[in-house]
Amino acid sequence: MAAQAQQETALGPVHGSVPEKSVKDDSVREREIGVEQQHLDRVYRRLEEKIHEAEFLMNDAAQRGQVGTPGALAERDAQVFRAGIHLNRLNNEFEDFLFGRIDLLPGKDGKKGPDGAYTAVEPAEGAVRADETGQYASIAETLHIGRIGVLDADYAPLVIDWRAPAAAPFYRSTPVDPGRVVRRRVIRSKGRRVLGVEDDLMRPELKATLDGEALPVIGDGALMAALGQARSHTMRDIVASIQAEQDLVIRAPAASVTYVEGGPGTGKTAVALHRAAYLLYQDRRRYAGGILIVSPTPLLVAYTEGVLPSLGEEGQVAIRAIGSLVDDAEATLYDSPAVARAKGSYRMLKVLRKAARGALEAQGGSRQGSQRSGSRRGDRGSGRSSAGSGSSGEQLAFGADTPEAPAGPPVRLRVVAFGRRLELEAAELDRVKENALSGTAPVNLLRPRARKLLLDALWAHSGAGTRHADPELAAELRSSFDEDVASEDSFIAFLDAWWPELTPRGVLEAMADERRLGRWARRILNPGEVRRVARSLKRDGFSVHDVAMLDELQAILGTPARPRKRRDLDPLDQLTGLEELMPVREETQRERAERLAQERTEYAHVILDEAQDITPMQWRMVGRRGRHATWTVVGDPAQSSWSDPDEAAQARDEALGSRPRRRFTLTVNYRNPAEIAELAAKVLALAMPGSESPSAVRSTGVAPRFAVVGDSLAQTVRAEAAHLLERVDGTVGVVVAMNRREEAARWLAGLGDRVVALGSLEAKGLEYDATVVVSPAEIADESPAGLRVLYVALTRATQQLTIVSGERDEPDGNGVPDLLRD
Ligand SMILES: Nc1ncnc2c1ncn2[C@@H]1O[C@H](COP(=O)(O)OP(=O)(O)OP(=O)(O)O)[C@@H](O)[C@H]1O
Repeated sequence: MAAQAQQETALGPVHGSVPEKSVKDDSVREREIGVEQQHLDRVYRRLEEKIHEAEFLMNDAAQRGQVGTPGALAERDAQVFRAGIHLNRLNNEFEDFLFGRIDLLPGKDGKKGPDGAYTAVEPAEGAVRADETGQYASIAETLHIGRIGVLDADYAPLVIDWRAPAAAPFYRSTPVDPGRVVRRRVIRSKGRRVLGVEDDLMRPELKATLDGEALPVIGDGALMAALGQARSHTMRDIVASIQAEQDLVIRAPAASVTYVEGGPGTGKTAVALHRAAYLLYQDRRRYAGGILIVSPTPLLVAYTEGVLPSLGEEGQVAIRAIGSLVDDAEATLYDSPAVARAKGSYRMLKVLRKAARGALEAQGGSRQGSQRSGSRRGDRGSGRSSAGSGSSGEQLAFGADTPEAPAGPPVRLRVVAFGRRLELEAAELDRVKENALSGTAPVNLLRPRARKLLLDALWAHSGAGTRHADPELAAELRSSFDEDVASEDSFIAFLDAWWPELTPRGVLEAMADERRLGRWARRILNPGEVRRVARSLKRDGFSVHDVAMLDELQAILGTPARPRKRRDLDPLDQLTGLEELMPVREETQRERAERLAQERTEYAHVILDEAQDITPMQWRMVGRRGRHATWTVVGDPAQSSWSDPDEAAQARDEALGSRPRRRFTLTVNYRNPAEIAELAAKVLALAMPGSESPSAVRSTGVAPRFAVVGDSLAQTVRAEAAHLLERVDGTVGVVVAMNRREEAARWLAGLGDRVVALGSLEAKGLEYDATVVVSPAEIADESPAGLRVLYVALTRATQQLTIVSGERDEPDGNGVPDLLRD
């Protein structure tokens, strides 16, 4: 395992061994730090010059703005935009933005790329000379790598952007396949000060010289230093230590679907985030259409959302939890496994299609959304309530003639036309409705058809159709009949009540009625499922599965076109017409980017993290946002909490269509030490016999600890968490079965904010310095996918793991629970 990892982890040897030839002399280290300090000073001087340039541009642009001609205004906008971006980035990048260096042999060809660096990846013939004492070479080019590229005044590269092609060898080169790289250096800096350097030698056999002097090698490798650091509540970028197999994914061409699999801790999430930054760098124009990153939980969104800004990317990328993809419908509730299974599966699609049509009957008499307001704020696209004219309260007068009648659609339509009272009774109204619903358009878009059919029926009742033999006169009479009736208040109010514009929320509320749901789900869900789903829909709030149902309903119902609201205008601008030229004058570039991201419903690229958990209904929801997109799909089947992987695979294939897929597998676990990975592998063998665990890149020598519940579960867990807090500098996560989340938070009260309690499903994607996993048996028994969920729980720690077992876990004399024994 170690040997394999040694080859694959390009940035350093595994298990903390010291690279051959590493220099131990502190004076050489200080000298090398000084060399990098000089370079950083040069870079800062250049950056300051550029900031002055940007400020000058801004001032100049502001002055041009005063001229006021349309051309000057447009030019000003463009200049402010460019200078604003420039300044913003420069200010942001000042922290720790120079992090790498490579020393290269001369290349095969002498061409320079746009960043001023030579493009050759392979060494030139004769770059390495040999005699009887060994191999020799001189360094021909040194490149510094950072978060952004900086050229000096003569367009020579001072820093290469980490995403530029010239930077790729920094990540790709390995001792097995070094290319032109002789030495790779990771530079640690803070602000303007270089703090340290760590070198890896890619050609240890070579005696290389730089400017006539031997090339020194400093330190123990950068990867180990990065992995050993304490964890906080936010993820760090890995830009200084991306590994070769990860770099292949990050820089994969975005032509179609990039499919990435890998076990826990292999860097899938980190890679996905760096890929977003890479794609934007590589083709900003194409990705102006936005990149959507879908994460499984809000906790993971909060954990990861600092990474992109640290890479200099904001605005174009939206990171959303799967339960927050529908505006104003944030998921806050969890469904039981049985309810989740029913709501997430394809079967629910059939139920929703029936409900959307059936809900017309159910909702005719009640204002939609009125029963479960509270946390359910206005639904996008709901537009009007059931009776936009404000007469919905009267609608019963069209039918049962009594305001106390039970809610339902009006059962009678009365209008006066050509001086006659015309009436349609319930049976006829039902026929008209059925006829209208036989159209294939979304229900809300069938309303004009229903209106037309109602007018046809009333026209037939009026008998006026026989009044004129002349077709032209007959047509004229009919059109004046339609106009008269359709403008009558009673007709308008009737139509609003009888064929209200349905909202996704309204339909979901209608489904909370068990009898109705039973009708719509006949032969699709079993009675137990109907009861449980209906009950779950009565709660105040949404689950992640409800959100996917809302999104599906929005597609099934359709949104009728309505006039676009004009943004609030400055009255003066309206007078001068300047509004046309400066529509977003008061918005900063960032606000503008955020607003555009908010308004976006489709994206140019979709990155789906933890894809193994996406249900068929969720695949449909995400798929709608990336119909024309390229995709990066990241997941690990062994960590799937969804019980029917085949159905999910079908949904995935439908969402991704026939786009070609490029597959990558990540094989090295950077999170867990070998001691924890070995224990987790036992559960993997039970959950998915035959599948392979990723190899752990390091070992700590600390074995997992097994504790058995003493007087009370609460006391034992609290004591174990406190014990771990003393042993690690960073965070401690206590993972319990979902139904224990609230009590677990109480057990830990007062222990401080380094420790958190999590339900098993919430732990997905997160990591802590140490974890306490409470009752493996409880977690495994929670759902049909429980063993895989337990596997997730066991793989969250970067340093130490404690397992607490109760009776149900059947611990042996050493406290090892049944599920974790050999
Ligand atoms: N090249 C690297 N250099 C430094 N740290 C790395 C590297 N690759 C991954 N890591 C670290 O390893 C940890 C695991 O990464 P990440 O969360 O992206 O893995 P994952 O594959 O998404 O895991 P899971 O499937 O369990 O959610 C993180 O702390 C990440 O920063």
